[in-house]
Amino acid sequence: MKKKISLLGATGSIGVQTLDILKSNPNKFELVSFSAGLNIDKVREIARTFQPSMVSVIRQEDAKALQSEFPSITFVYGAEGLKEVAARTGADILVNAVIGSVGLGPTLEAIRAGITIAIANKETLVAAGEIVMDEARKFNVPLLPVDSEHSALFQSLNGENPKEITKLILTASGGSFRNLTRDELSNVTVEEALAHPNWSMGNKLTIDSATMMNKGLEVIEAHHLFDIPYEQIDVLLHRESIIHSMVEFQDTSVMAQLGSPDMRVPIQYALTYPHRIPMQNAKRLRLEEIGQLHFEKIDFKRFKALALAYEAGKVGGTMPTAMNAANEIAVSLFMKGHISFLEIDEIVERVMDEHKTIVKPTLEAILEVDKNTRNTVHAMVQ
Ligand SMILES: NC(=O)C1=CN([C@@H]2O[C@H](COP(=O)(O)OP(=O)(O)OC[C@H]3O[C@@H](n4cnc5c(N)ncnc54)[C@H](OP(=O)(O)O)[C@@H]3O)[C@@H](O)[C@H]2O)C=CC1
Ligand SMILES: CC(=O)[C@@H](O)[C@H](O)COP(=O)(O)O
Ligand SMILES: [Mn+2]
Repeated sequence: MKKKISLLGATGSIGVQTLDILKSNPNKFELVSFSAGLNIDKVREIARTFQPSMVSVIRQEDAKALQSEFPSITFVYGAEGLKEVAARTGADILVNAVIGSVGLGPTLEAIRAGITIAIANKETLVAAGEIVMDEARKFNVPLLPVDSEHSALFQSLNGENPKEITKLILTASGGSFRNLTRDELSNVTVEEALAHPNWSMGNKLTIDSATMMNKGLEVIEAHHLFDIPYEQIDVLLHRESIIHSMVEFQDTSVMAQLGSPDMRVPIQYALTYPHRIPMQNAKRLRLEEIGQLHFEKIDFKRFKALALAYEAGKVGGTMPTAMNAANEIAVSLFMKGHISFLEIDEIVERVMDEHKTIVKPTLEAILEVDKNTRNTVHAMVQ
């Protein structure tokens, strides 16, 4: 039986690599539906290749135009379109590879429809981790990590007793500016920030990696996925991105998952779990060619965004929601040239200082905080 896959964010970095896996394994997977944003040429190409039953795009006018070109496919749009694709196309697995907290609504819809989630979209877990995990437990739906660090933790925890964990250790590359001091960051450009040393990823994530907010989001993601207190989650600077993360146990043993940096590996593992299948055109890890691996303690003053994320996670409630929304808007303003690189952290810190946390928020409260924070940041920068 082929697994039926629904894919949110098909035109993005994770989306394209997911499609690559599906194309390489036509007897194992079938793409039943997908979503995209504004890249309509790519939507046409994917629709032609995979012939899904439903496609969602952001704009109504794009859905209308595509509908006349592809009469056998149903085109939907906007926030409702994402939910339709995620939960109402008979998928076995939803790969959520959309960027930002826009992924929250469709994730909850899919969980309530009993669909297994392969989650790349970390902002959803940061914005509403408790609600998402509570719903997943209630509907007995697995959330399989796609993020490389969380896949590594998941693989390192295989067969282990979670009660025997003493630490999760997330590795961090340090991003594009890891060789610069904080003072040297004042005039860095968008182009420089987008040059990640190890991974080719979407723009927002590459900027998050440069501020190290990405690792902060990942600490919160790990807290929710593995139900581990923040005090037991560490970050270690590891320039090579070969060890994707580690788990330390009470007997002092450390389990790690290693591999050449290639996101298709964790994506495919989530799709085939608990099995492993061959990976086409992948570079096998040859440690003798690498020679040395490096590890350094994190300087939280240098990587301030990571300190802010730990703080937001520990406060909990709507604080991570506000932090995430502030970061999403600040990163987009940096990419448009409206603010400097260092202002990203400054904006996030200001939003957190001013945020009045709701301790046990409803979904509606989270959506309200998300929306209001975005407006606040836009107003701050005008
Ligand atoms: N890239 C990577 O290697 C990794 C990514 N992740 C996580 O996976 C997620 C996706 O990242 P990545 O693939 O890099 O991102 P990209 O920016 O490359 O892709 C984002 C996707 O989301 C779509 N999209 C953007 N905005 C909206 C919106 N408002 N409504 C609907 N669709 C939208 C885009 O559509 P379009 O382009 O058509 O406009 C695109 O398909 C993120 O949460 C990221 O943190 C985690 C680990 C690794
Ligand atoms: C590939 C992946 O999972 C990214 O989220 C990665 O974590 C980025 O690397 P750094 O954030 O460590 O630079
Ligand atoms: Mn990651």
